[in-house]
Formats: sequence, C-alpha cells, structure tokens
Amino acid sequence: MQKENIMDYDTVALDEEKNELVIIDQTKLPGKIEIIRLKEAKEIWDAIYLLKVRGAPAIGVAAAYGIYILAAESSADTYEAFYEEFKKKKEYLNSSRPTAVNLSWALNRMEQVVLDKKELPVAEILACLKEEAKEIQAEDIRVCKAIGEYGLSLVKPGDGILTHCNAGQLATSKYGTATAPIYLGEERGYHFRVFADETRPLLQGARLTAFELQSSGVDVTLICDNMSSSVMQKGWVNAVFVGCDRVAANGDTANKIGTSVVAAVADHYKVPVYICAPTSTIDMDTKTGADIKIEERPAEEVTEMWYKERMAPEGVKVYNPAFDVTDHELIAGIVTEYGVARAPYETSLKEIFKKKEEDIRRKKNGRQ
Ligand SMILES: CSC[C@H]1O[C@H](OP(=O)(O)O)[C@H](O)[C@@H]1O
Repeated sequence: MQKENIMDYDTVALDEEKNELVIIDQTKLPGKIEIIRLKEAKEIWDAIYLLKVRGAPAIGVAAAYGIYILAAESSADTYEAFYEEFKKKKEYLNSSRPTAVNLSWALNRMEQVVLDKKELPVAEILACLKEEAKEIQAEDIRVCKAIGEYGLSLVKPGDGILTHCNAGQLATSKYGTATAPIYLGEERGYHFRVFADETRPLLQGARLTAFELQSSGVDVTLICDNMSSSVMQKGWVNAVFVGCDRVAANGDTANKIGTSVVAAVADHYKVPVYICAPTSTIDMDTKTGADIKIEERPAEEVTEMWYKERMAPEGVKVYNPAFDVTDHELIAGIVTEYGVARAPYETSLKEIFKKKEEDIRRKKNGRQ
C-alpha cells in the first residue's frame, strides 16, 4: 500500500456539510497521521493550546473557521444577541495562545464581518462569515507562495539553508513561510541542502519540518539545536530562513525559542537570517519586541520525555557531532592557573606559558 504522504493532507480545513473543523493532530506526528474533527469551543481552544494545530498562519485559519462554526451554533434571534454571543466566543478562542498575532488578527477580521453586515439576517451573516474564513485560508496560500518567490530570489541552486522550528506547510495552509522558497526551489531544480533544527522542547523541527521536507523529497538533515553553530562554522549554511509569530514595528521578531540564538551565531558567521513573514504576522501596533507577550508553557514540556513515539521521521539524515569548536572571536577570556588570557590569544597564551616556565624554574631553583 502506498505510504501516506503528509503533504497530501490539509493542515486545516472546514467540513462544510457537518460544520466541523478538520485538522491534522500535529502532536501525533511524525509517528501517526491522525485527522481529528472539532466542533465544540473547548475542543477548538484545546487544539490550539496543545499545538494540535499550530504555527501562526494555521492558527489564524483554524480560529477563523472555529469562530464561524461556533457562531453557526447560535440560537440567537436578534442581531444584538447574536453579536453578544459572538464576542464571548471570540474572546474565548483568543485566550488560547498570546504570541502569534494571527490568532487575534483572524478573529478581529471575522468580527468586522459581523459589524459590517449588521443589517443582514443572521443566516446571511453566517454565510458571509464562512466566505471570510475561506478567503483567509485562500489568502494564506497566495501569501505563502509569494513569500516563496521572494525568498527564492535570495538564494541560489545548491545552497545550504538552515531553518528552526516548523514554519512549513504544517504551520500554514500550503507551502509554509520559511519552507516556501524551499518547496518552490524543489519544483525548479534548486536542490537546496536543508538543515532542520530539532527545536526543543516540543521538537517541531524534528517531528514536523524534517518530516514534511523528507516527505517532499527535499534534502534535509536533522540537527540538534546546539549544532547550528557547527554547520555554519563549516560553511554549510548560505542562509537561514525562519518563520515568525509576531513582527514588531521596528522589525524585532518573536519566533520559536532558540531563533535568537541561531541569529546570533549566524551573525558571527556572516550568514544572512531571513524572517519569512506574512503581513498578517506583522503587528505595527507593537512598537518593539519588548512589547510582545511571550507565551510561557508547562514545565513538563521541558522535564518530561513527553514524546513516547518517534521523535523524527524514519530514515531521516542526521548530523550528530559530539563536539563543536567555539571561535576565538566569541571568547572574552581564557582563564588559566596563571591568569586570564585575553585576545589576541596568540600573544596572551604565550605570556601564560612564559609565566608557567618562570614558575617552574623558580620552584626548581628553590629546591636546589
Ligand atoms: C509560519 S510561522 C510558524 C511559527 O509558529 C511556530 O510556533 P508554534 O509551533 O509554537 O505554533 C514557530 O514559532 C514558527 O516559526
């Protein structure tokens, strides 16, 4: 039987007949492709909070379909009652996760439909809500493809690309953001060499990015988060492409934990870092990164080996060096028993050994 390909599944979809949200349960990947159907408010809230559906754009699409599904359950017989109910359900879904701006962006956009169509009967408002949610998803696909085209202009065939977390098709409706240039490039024979950071603690890189890239025939190598420096030091990385959850007006970008470490290392090795950002993820009302609310999650995600099944797709290439080398430019001082050596180390280490030799001589003379 043909092995299932994760790329053949919709990350998020609306079952229009049953008015159900249909998603891939990403907490089960890569070991199992499980499609789940959601209808109740708490189910949808939990799916977002537990990262069954995740990634800024995908969260936005799921919330848009989710609020439509919940609004369609309303038994309100006046606009005022319908709108009051709508606002409560919207605020509830919006409370699931704070950092990705697409959640509130999509819900606000759906609320605007209710406000704009207040003269229509509720049934017609619902039809408009469904169309708006479908347009949000259609836009997501167009936007990601456009990001792919622009991203492709920044790299060349055969380049090494490093990415962190999952800003792939599983974080969007199609193409992904950071992976969009990779997928378009694959279609056009670019044959990129991709390094996917595992991305502790929830392993979106190992479980999702490596999985979807491998499933698409992309040359992907899984590395631990602490290996990004080693592959950049070796010159294997020509560009870093990552996604985002919220870009502030000054360009500060909130993305998965560890992105700033990758960026600091890339800066050292003069590797360009590109944030692949749909404008729906850019928040011009937030002035700087310091103003972005950073979600904090349960300690167990760090302390427990919560992942009982496969942590990465079977057969994926892995680079697993046991050590790496820290470049001297990154070292403030080398602390020895004869003092602290400071850059330039060729000189200062020689001074240290001179002190050592003098010390040995003194001790030797003292004994004679
Ligand atoms: C297309 S950007 C997706 C963005 O969302 C991820 O976070 P999470 O897995 O917690 O939803 C990660 O930050 C990605 O870069």
